Amino acid sequence: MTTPATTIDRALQHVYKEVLRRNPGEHEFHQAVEEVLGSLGPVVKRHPHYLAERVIERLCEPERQIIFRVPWTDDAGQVQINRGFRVEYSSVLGPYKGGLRFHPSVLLGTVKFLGFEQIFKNALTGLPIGGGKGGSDFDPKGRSDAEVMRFCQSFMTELYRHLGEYTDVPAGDIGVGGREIGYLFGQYKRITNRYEAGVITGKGLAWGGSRARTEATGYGTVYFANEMARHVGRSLDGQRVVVSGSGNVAIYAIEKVTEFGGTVVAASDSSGYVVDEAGIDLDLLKDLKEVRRERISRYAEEKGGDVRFVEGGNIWDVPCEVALPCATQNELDEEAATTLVRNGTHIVAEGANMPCTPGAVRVFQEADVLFGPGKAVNAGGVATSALEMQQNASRDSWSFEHTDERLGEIMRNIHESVVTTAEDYGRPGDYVFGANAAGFTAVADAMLAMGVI
Ligand SMILES: NC(=O)C1=CN([C@@H]2O[C@H](COP(=O)(O)OP(=O)(O)OC[C@H]3O[C@@H](n4cnc5c(N)ncnc54)[C@H](O)[C@@H]3O)[C@@H](O)[C@H]2O)C=CC1
Ligand SMILES: O=C(O)CCC(=O)C(=O)O
Repeated sequence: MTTPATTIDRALQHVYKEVLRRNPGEHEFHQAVEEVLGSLGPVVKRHPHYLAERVIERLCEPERQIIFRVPWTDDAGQVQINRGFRVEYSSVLGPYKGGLRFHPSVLLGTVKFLGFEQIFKNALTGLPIGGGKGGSDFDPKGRSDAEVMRFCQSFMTELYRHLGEYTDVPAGDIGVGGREIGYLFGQYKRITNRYEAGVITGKGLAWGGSRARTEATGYGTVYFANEMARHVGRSLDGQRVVVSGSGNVAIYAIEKVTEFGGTVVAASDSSGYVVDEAGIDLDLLKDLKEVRRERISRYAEEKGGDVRFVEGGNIWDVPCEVALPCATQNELDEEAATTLVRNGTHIVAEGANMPCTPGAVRVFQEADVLFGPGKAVNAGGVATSALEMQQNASRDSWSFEHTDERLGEIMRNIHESVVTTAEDYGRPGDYVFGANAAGFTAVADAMLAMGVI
């Protein structure tokens, strides 16, 4: 007997209302949950036991949420207090896995939205990793290395007791790169007296890191976008591309687009964007952002000529055929999406987590723009973290070529799984539905197999 659609819709609406009631004010978390629930109607119709066993409600509640005080001393000798978070969301497919974000905007709801997304993303990789996320409202911008180190040491002094290579394995995200991972791992090692390399990923190559992890999210984003193009008989070669952000994901997305023959004409940071019609000069951008930690306006100052910096403004005003939002959540709204559609954009692939608002996604889908959601598109980063864990477990170190090849294969497999799931449900080309349905089904089946947990 099948469950009528209206009963299912009502049940899903009830789940969502409960999420709103139990998590007041956590708007980003609400948004992420609503987006996934919006795809689950047909899945539940086909598998009514997911409703009966209350799998969806269970998934809307993290397994564990940790909030802690992070006191540290700044260079002036003043005591500073930040708040630390780790949301251990789901461990049915493997140890909790997901990055740490250090940014002043981080609240519990931010970490919950990221952790929720991470469950399904990690499931899509097909690798044995559960979902989690963490972070702090600490702002590394303008802080000395010594201050960042003291903060990281204090953060890890509390968090270490929850971590372990079989328990919970953090990595980087906004504001957390190689420098922070080094300080965090150093403190973990010091407290535990164990060289447990697999407890954190994104490590330096000399101390247990994986080749291609730095590049993986950006490269993976472009591998996925390339598959989207190929699927409709197109290619990235010769395309005019805009990439927002200029951090880890953006930089390596720009690098790979260029290798595929596209031209990235604009990049941004939170102060504004630059337009360089000749194509973003990656050596300069890497030096500015990875070494000198400068604002993006310096790019225009140092390049000169026709390169322009637009303070504030909206990078999505720059016409492009392919748009890769790689900065932060809700950076591309309905109005920006309408501008992109008007300017002839035909592929949008989310390198960041949830960068497009629901209104923007609707605009793209109604205009038949190919739209790839972050949980599929940017999964290459966490997938390569899982490859780093494999190398740590086997005391091995793979070549760049081998790791990059595995990354490419994983991204092609995710694309295939998303596309075939969407087709199987009669929704060809709907990447949002395909990613949610495929990711959810993998997690839900594992939960059911393990009983009421
Ligand atoms: N690093 C990773 O492996 C992964 C990162 N992501 C997501 O990718 C996005 C970017 O992360 P990362 O590159 O790692 O961080 P990052 O800290 O290296 O770079 C973030 C970039 O976004 C810019 N940015 C932040 N807020 C902005 C705003 N309001 N407007 C314009 N630009 C803004 C920053 O200036 C910076 O250039 C985030 O959504 C993150 O969750 C997703 C998967 C994996
Ligand atoms: O590499 C990881 O474990 C986490 C990456 C991440 O935070 C993400 O996929 O959003």
